[in-house]
Amino acid sequence: MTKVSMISHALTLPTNKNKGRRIWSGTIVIIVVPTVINLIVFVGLTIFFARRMKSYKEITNECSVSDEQPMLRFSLGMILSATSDFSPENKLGQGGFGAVYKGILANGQEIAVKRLVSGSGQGDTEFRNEVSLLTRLQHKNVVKLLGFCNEGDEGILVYELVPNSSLDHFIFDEEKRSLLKWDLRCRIIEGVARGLVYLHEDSQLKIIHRDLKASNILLDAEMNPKVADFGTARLFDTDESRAETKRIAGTRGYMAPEYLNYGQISAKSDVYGFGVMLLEMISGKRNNSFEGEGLPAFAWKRWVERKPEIIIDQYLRANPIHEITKLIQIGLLCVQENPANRPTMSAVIVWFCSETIIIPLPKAPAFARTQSQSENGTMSMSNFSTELSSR
Ligand SMILES: Nc1ncnc2c1ncn2[C@@H]1O[C@H](COP(=O)(O)OP(=O)(O)OP(=O)(O)O)[C@@H](O)[C@H]1O
Repeated sequence: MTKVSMISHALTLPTNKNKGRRIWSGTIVIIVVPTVINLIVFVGLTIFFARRMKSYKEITNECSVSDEQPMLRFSLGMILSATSDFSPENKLGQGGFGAVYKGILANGQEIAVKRLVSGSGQGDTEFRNEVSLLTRLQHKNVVKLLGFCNEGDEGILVYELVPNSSLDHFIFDEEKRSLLKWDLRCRIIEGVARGLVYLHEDSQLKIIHRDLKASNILLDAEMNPKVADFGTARLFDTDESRAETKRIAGTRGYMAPEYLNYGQISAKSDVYGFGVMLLEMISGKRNNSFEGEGLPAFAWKRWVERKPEIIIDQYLRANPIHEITKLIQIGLLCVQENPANRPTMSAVIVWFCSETIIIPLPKAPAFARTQSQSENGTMSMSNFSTELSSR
């Protein structure tokens, strides 16, 4: 054996000492190294996710998901910073339950913040009711609720910002109304109807709005309507179509007679409010500008006299009269006195969209008929009187 081969042999031949070292190094390789690597990976991932969570919180401006419900709770600090401390310049409007402010979150998202006044009558339960209802709703014609804040004495609802304000700012404004061409008015009316079909029939919850009116219809950048303000919305069971309510909430003039007089609420009371709004869209006039009788009664009289053109807004007169008359007819069907005679909102959509379907003739609306009159309005117009004069 050469010297070289002897050395190499000595290197390859395991001695007892070498054997022990190899077992140890094997153990280190098999057990310790992976454990250390796992530890490093674990610590690395923990740091990574902790950082991600922190930056997520920063992005969402410290919004946190409530334990009870899947909704976002906004801190008062971020509401103040979004609205520049509820600065008057950011005020969008004032409703019965409080002022609404425009705001911008740190991530650039525009919001509308409804700051509820204490003593508005909207207690804790109602507040949570509105929030929990709305956060579940998702429809292009329904305003999206993003979250809420109930820190300290504050009760705040945070909505998506709908940039073109509400329908009343257009339809009751002499100049802006001229911008609402016939096609656009039809699109708005149809969108509102679709939003209501969703609320009444298609959402997981069945919701009656209870305060439908032009100021509760918001318009987005493309003038698509979104039904807003569910402060008075309540859940109702499928078989509870005529639930008695403990508290009347709504706006006089848009409230169905059975709701106003007996507190009876149903989807048909929203249909009534929709009918009033539809007639306002055609006449360009507020319901309460018809002294003593209200728009439904006024429109009904003109309908029975076969002079529907008197109802029509001057800016619409160049449009096909049969199309406008059809919508007046639908409006009058919606404001009929007997809720059972009023259509559902899905029937309204069918009538809107069909050119051939035969639409029934309306019967007298609420507040337009004296006892001596027949429901179908066949008697002399001179007998019309007003039962509700304060609208
Ligand atoms: N999400 C929103 N985006 C943009 N503007 C809004 C939004 N919500 C409300 N507004 C504006 O704030 C105004 C006040 O709204 P609010 O719903 O509080 O009251 P209202 O409907 O006018 O009256 P009421 O409380 O009697 O129903 C609206 O007319 C509208 O112009």
